[in-house]
Amino acid sequence: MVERSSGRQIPVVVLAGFLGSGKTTLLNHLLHHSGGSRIGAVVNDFGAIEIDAMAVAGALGDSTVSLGNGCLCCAVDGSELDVYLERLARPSAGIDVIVIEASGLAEPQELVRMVLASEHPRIVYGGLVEVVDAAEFEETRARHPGIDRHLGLADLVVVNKLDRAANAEGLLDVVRSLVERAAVVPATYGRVDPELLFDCRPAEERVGQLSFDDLHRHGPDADEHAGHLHARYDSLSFASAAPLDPRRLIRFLDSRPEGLYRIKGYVDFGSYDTVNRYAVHAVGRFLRFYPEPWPAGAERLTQLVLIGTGIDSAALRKELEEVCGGEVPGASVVPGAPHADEQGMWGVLRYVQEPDDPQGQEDPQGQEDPQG
Ligand SMILES: Nc1nc2c(ncn2[C@@H]2O[C@H](COP(=O)(O)OP(=O)(O)OP(=O)(O)O)[C@@H](O)[C@H]2O)c(=O)[nH]1
Repeated sequence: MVERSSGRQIPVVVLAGFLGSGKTTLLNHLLHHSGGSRIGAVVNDFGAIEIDAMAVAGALGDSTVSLGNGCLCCAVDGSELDVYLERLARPSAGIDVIVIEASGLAEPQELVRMVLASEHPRIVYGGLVEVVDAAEFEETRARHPGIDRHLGLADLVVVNKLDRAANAEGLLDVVRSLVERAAVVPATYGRVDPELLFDCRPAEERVGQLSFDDLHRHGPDADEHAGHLHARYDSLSFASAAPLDPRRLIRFLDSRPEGLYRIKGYVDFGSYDTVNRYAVHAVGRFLRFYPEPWPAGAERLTQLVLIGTGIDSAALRKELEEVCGGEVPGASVVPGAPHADEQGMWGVLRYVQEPDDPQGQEDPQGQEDPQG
């Protein structure tokens, strides 16, 4: 494990992987199992509302920085990243390792190049980790053959969501055939040994492994922005102070268009549940809600990011506006009082994991409808 010392260099690990593969889940796992190492995180969200940053900020306090709205690989130039890395690398921050969570549409080689180009004396490139969604991998690959190239660059490939994979061994073999030098590690809910990411090999050795030449060799056409994955995707950010109506939201989600691959964020159901907000995740046809108590003092807002290809953003926004339940924002409601429409939440609750299931073992085969 990395030892803290103000004189030593800080490895910067790039954590990449397609939309919804489990990068934030893995980062949160690392934060909670870092064995005393202090992790700084740079989170790059694709949408204008920084859902990923919100999901890790609680665990990190001031050692997370967020680079929202657009892929770091193009929208933010290297010097901006440098400023953030410098902030996290200052000795007073006491950080041992920095993890950059790339957006699900980033080109990993661009991020690696930016880290390698950093002239900060305390920063050293610490490797590329690619997260693969075992349940969606074959389909994603078919749509985006460039994913194979990303795996070819990786130092570590985490094949995540094995609980949802129909043929885990077969899939691991396919992934192994695609990587060049990486270790391939199966995982559920991103639960990997942090030692695999920090300091498994001396930092200098890692830099030597992935040279600028390598990056160019693997690049599709390094300057071709149009060739980047994210050039084909649109994102829509939606925020509402008016609570959402659960039945209408489920209707909206059930009829979501094919190209709308990823939805994430937090939903306020107003007087239907005054205690909890509902984190929502859709990845392909997979859908889950995760109720969690509203953080103290948090503004009661619904904040969603929708990412897809060939989506009609204006039409989706209009549909979402119609999902708002007509409740007056902030109207006083009796906490814990039953809602007049007691069955209203049933549709949502079908997509909530059972509370007594240990996280990571309970996903009912990742079905679109978890209860049949
Ligand atoms: N069944 C199952 N679900 C998982 C696993 N890992 C993550 N998830 C779920 O997959 C969804 C997406 O996970 P995230 O960690 O947000 O994925 P991400 O790669 O950060 O997503 P983007 O930033 O949008 O690209 C969430 O609902 C997670 O709870 C797993 O191993 N098994």
